[in-house]
Amino acid sequence: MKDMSKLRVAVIGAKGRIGSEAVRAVEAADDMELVAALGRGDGLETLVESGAQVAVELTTPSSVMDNLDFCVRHGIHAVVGTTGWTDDRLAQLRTWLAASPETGVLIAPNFSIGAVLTMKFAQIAAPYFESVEVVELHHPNKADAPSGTATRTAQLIAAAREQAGSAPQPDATETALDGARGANVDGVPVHAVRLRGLLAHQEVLLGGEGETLTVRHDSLHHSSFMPGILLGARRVVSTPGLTFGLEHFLDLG
Ligand SMILES: NC(=O)C1=CN([C@@H]2O[C@H](COP(=O)(O)OP(=O)(O)OC[C@H]3O[C@@H](n4cnc5c(N)ncnc54)[C@H](OP(=O)(O)O)[C@@H]3O)[C@@H](O)[C@H]2O)C=CC1
Ligand SMILES: O=C(O)C1=N[C@H](C(=O)O)C[C@H](O)C1
Repeated sequence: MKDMSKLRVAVIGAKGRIGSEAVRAVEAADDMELVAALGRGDGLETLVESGAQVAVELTTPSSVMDNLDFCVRHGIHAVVGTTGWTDDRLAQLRTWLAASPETGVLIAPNFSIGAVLTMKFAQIAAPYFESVEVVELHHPNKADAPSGTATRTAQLIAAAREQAGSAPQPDATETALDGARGANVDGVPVHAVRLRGLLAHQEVLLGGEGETLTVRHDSLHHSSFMPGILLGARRVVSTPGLTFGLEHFLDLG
């Protein structure tokens, strides 16, 4: 029998690397009840039948939109860690949410506090340096590159520099092998390393006349993402609409 005093949480992608950790974290949380744990092929109707209030979505970019379409249509709030967010996808999600105005969705490019702070520090520092590049390093089983975190970090850096009226970055490169200068995200080079032994790491390298600053974050275990997921589940139920970035639930702006 369900304990109605607890937040009823489902995990979609429950057998994956982060999904399986999220299942354990929800089960261990005193104020939550895990009411469903869905893997590939499991019917989404289970979310409704189980009375889930929040779905934690940790699957793949090819699955996430269908899952969110279902959740929003059924008034189930969602906490999303899955990557692959484009402007088109966000616009589609906003349209769905407009038709279900009491439902909340949090998309967090990264749930770890250190990664959120890395993005914030990079945003603050970026206008003070001529050059900024992002290097993300991940386990070799990761499907997407660059990471959602690195993409978001580069977008925030670019926006901060544009707002400050920063000049374009100096770069005299005339010839380069494909990929040698990384991916160009809003004018910020982003480099992706895939290496056995790593989990999720990021460096923001900033350079000015005679000095450099490096902001580095390391997630050493999937447990680093769990406090953010639990916080997201607690807050999303009273935050209708789309929230992009865990920083908004940490009052970091
Ligand atoms: N925001 C954050 O802080 C973090 C985000 N991530 C992101 O989370 C996502 C998952 O990462 P990770 O756990 O490493 O990947 P995995 O491949 O280990 O896990 C994904 C899981 O989702 C399952 N799945 C796929 N489609 C569906 C579906 N329609 N319904 C139910 N389950 C489904 C997969 O099943 P099958 O194996 O059968 O394909 C797999 O078990 C990635 O986008 C990753 O970048 C990861 C860590 C932190
Ligand atoms: O796939 C991963 O592992 C991770 N994915 C997210 C991303 O792409 O930013 C978050 C974290 O880097 C781990």
